[in-house]
Amino acid sequence: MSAAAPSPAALVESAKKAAAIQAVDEHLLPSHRYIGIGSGSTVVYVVEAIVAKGVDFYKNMVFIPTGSQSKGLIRTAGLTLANLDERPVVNGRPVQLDVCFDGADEVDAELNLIKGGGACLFQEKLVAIAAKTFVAVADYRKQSPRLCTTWKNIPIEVLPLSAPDVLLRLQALGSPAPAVRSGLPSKAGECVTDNGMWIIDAPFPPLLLPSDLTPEVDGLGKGGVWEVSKLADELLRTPGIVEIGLFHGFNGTQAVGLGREGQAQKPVAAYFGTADGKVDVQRA
Ligand SMILES: O=C[C@H](O)[C@H](O)[C@H](O)COP(=O)(O)O
Repeated sequence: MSAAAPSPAALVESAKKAAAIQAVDEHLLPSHRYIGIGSGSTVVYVVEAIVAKGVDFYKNMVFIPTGSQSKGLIRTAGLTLANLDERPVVNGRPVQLDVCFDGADEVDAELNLIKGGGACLFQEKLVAIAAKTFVAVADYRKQSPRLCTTWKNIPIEVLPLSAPDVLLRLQALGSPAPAVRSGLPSKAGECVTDNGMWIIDAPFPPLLLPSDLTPEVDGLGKGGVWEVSKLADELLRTPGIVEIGLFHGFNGTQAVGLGREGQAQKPVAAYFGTADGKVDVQRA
């Protein structure tokens, strides 16, 4: 009798694990000192892959969390933990992290990301931009030509008392049915983030890239059709919005050329575990 085929859920888990192992192998060097650890189910395998390298490999490394789940992961694994604001300051600036690994809900053709499906995005963005190299780790379900194709909503972190007005503003920007995320089934009432905020999930039609724009299609929100960075800028201009789950713009390597170190939200590469056990790497 032949062995039963793995379930779809098991295939997804092994895809995440394979992606994590390869991402860590290719981006974590023994000389690295400060490492960002993101949130979600895929970074669990990132931490596993780091631990598997052995204590001699990671004993001098300090791991920076992106929220309470991430903090727990680092602690439970026996890795050295420090908060983002505890990095040493050298020549007047906090040291950059060497690398940050994080998951994603959707990744487009230019490595823009949607994040926040698990209500973590604000600290994730702070840790990602503090890193010289940001690496996304995911499974095959997350790769899309354009954001909001498979993952239809943009998670937006808001000050709770601003929620009614932010919802109205989102509708005016073309989001058909934005909604405050519920904490159910595990928590009655709204989902509260690690920062004491709420999440609004705002659906939008697929987000365009600059190369999609034409004189007729300007990506400025007509009919709710936006280009990624134009929508991100507009959202961040809305009082009450604390941070958005769009990670866009440029990556760490490009940031150096632009003189904008410490502001890069895009990964240099996304690792997607595939259903047949391989890893597809999308590089900038
Ligand atoms: O809010 C959660 C974070 O942005 C996660 O990194 C993202 O949702 C991906 O999570 P997972 O690895 O569980 O798919």
